Amino acid sequence: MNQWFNQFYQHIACTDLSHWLNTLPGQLQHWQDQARHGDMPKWQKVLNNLPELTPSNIDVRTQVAIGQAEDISDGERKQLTHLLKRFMPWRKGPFSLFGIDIDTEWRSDWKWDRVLPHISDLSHRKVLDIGCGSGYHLWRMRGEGAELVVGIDPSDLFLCQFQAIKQYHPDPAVHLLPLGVEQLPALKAFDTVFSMGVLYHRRSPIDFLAQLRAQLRPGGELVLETLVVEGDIHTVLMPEDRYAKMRNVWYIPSTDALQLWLRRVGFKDIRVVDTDQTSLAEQRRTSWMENESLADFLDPNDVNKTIEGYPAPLRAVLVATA
Ligand SMILES: Nc1ncnc2c1ncn2[C@@H]1O[C@H](C[S@+](CC[C@H]([NH3+])C(=O)[O-])CC(=O)[O-])[C@@H](O)[C@H]1O
Repeated sequence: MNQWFNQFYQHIACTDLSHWLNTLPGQLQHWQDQARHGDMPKWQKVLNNLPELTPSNIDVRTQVAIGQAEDISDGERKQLTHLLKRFMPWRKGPFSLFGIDIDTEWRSDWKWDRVLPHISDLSHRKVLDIGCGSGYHLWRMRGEGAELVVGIDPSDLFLCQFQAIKQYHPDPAVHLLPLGVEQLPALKAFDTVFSMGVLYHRRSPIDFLAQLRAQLRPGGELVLETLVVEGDIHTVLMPEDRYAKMRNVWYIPSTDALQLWLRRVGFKDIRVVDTDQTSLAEQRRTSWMENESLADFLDPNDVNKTIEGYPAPLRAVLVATA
């Protein structure tokens, strides 16, 4: 684990992110100390056992595909498939690794297709993805030419899934750090900050938006994706308890209310560039994620309602300038 992070420290040492080194090594050391007690030692062994294989080709621009089926033997395919399955449930993807299709719960590529046409060209930009999951979008951001891609996500399993992919494509410009957004100092250095699928999990959404802004250089771009509801500037849904069986959902604003929140924390040039109701084809149970999925979270008699009777998941993408 040390080598994952040391590579990152070296990468940022001579950049305008160098002041992050005042807090980051201590936080990651603390994470490592905690991780000794959970599932991490078991997953670390799986990572260590991944076979050494060399991909003949890599595509992170149109998909995340590393290597082809012909690069490896049948025995290696069986071994790799078996080890990758140890990291189930695979939620965000899909990934293709030496012809093994990791068919994840989410078609994160569809989200990317909705976002990409509306954002500034990522070439030569430093980008941060807050709540990046397994890092699927990190690879696609790099595929668009970003100079440095940093993801943060507090889930140890997602970190391991990311490292499994990175083992076969050790791009030194793509990093995932096991941090929560609340652990970030005001870095004020990223050209683009993404946060997709996180706002509704935050108890203090206004503070969250201010934290996102604090990571951007002046004039930098925020790309925010979150659940929204139909309604006017005064409409915000707070579920009584669960929303689509999720326990940790707090605020689901209308796009008008969300734009007001963004204005209040100082964002400018705010645009709603996409809204889309999540389909049963985009989020579903697969052989790589065998738990309940969207079909189980919706009213069996009305797919426009959650099982609790709230409006079914509608997601918006907003772009704004710091
Ligand atoms: N405090 C926190 N700080 C940062 N991340 C957090 C925090 N708490 C939870 N997360 C992370 O936020 C991600 C949300 S999922 C979106 C993934 C991707 N962006 C996607 O758009 O597909 C959507 C969903 O689960 O509803 C998870 O990976 C959490 O671990």
